[in-house]
Amino acid sequence: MLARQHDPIVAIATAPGRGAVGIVRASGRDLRPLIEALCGRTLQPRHATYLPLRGEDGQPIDHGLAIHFPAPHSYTGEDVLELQAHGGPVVLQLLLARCLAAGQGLGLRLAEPGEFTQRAFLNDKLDLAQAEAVSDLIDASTEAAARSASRSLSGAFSSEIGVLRDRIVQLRMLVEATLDFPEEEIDFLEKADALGQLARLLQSVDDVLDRARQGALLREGIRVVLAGQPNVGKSSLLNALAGAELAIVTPIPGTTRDKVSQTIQIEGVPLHVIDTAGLREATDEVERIGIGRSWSEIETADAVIFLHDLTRLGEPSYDAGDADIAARLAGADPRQHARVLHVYNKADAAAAPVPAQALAISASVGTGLDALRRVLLERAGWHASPEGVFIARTRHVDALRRTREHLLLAQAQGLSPEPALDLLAEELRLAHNALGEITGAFSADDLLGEIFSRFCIGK
Ligand SMILES: Nc1nc2c(c(=O)[nH]1)N(C=O)[C@@H](CNc1ccc(C(=O)N[C@@H](CCC(=O)O)C(=O)O)cc1)CN2
Ligand SMILES: Nc1nc2c(ncn2[C@@H]2O[C@H](COP(=O)(O)OP(=O)(O)OP(=O)(O)O)[C@@H](O)[C@H]2O)c(=O)[nH]1
Ligand SMILES: [K+]
Repeated sequence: MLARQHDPIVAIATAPGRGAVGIVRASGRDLRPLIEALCGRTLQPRHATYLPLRGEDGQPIDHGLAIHFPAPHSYTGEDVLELQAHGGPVVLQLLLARCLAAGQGLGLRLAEPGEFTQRAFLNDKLDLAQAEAVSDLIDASTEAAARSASRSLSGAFSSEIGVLRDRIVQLRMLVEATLDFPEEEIDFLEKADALGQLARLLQSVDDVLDRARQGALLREGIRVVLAGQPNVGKSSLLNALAGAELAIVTPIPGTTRDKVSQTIQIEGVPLHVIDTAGLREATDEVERIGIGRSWSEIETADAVIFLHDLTRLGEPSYDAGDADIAARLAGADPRQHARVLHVYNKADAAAAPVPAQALAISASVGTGLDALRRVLLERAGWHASPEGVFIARTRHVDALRRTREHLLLAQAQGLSPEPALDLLAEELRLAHNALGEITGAFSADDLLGEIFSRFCIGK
């Protein structure tokens, strides 16, 4: 994609389907010939001009607005032309075809997904973290996610990264200057309190890393699987959490055969909740396949709610069923223990006392659900208030983690009895590079290609 980054491009910028208004947008180094061909005139910069919008045959297909954003004062940093028409799919397709025909001599082509935003990045209108936030804003599934994406888009995350980078650069200069004047080595570093600076820098990296983790949680959410024996109330719990009758609830054990999933939000954090077939030794072929799927969902989940039926605790066959599941959960993955949350359902109808410290709920009456939501958020690792969070991706968390590791190695070198300053300098350089990946200061073309190709068309 990078090879063709100078062609003029065009796309329908608005969502497919009917809309009150629809926009065809073009970007290129010099769109004046295209504007002349399409509009038969020049356009006053950044001014909405009402005019006939014509089809390929030159006949008007609509009357709408045309806006020219001359380079570099546009979204992409290039010349941008917008044609704003009535938002019918046919009108927009005809306008698009007309643009492509009129721009043929200029090499105008259809834009690839994310290409407008990629140009904004290449022309320094946005850094990489901001460009990603554009896509995260469009894809946000909760208000909190949208707000934090907007904060990242306006540069809040990037400027925090910028502050960290400046501090690393300062340290690098100090250490590298010392390398050039070996006789003054340790003395020089001591006077500048290099190790003190490094320790404080590490604290700041930890803080940003923690907030980036929260941001990634807001963006990606977590997968929560409801698991347990048949008839314990898994589907009822999904419905209660979602506030809708999504999964079929019957007194017949083995009702749910295939998974049913729904994204709900708790304090703005998206939770992808998955109801699965009840776990038991099934003889029915369809049910067995469903149970196989339940286990594969359980193995890949971030959290598992292991649901128990309080009205049946103590029944030997029921207890044996729970013990089988518990054994398989523990065997599947030693970390299971941390992921599995035991929840006791049907508290409304239970005669026996609830086990100590257990989460007791009634999915059908709706009691205990607030406590369950709180525990789920805590298990997800959410401890922020959404106001301070900027949207982040696993990619950012990973780069921050590597930055931290290199800084720790630099610190260990600095604290050793005979510090090798060249190794310390090298770790600082690697930390600097890892951090630079976030805003795109050091990013490979294939990474850029991958990030932008996941955008929607026209963005
Ligand atoms: N009609 C329309 N609405 C839109 C967009 C668009 O491209 N077209 N956007 C696209 O995604 C977003 C807005 N983003 C934009 C960002 C910068 C500039 C721009 O003209 N920047 C100039 C001037 C800045 C200024 O005057 O302060 C610049 O950066 O130099 C325009 C839109 C959302 N709404
Ligand atoms: N008293 C009471 N009954 C409940 C509660 N939750 C679910 N039930 C009943 O338990 C039965 C089974 O509920 P489901 O939600 O279908 O159970 P499930 O675990 O999805 O069942 P399978 O599809 O067999 O795996 C239904 O008759 C529900 O009405 C509860 O909190 N209290
Ligand atoms: K069910």
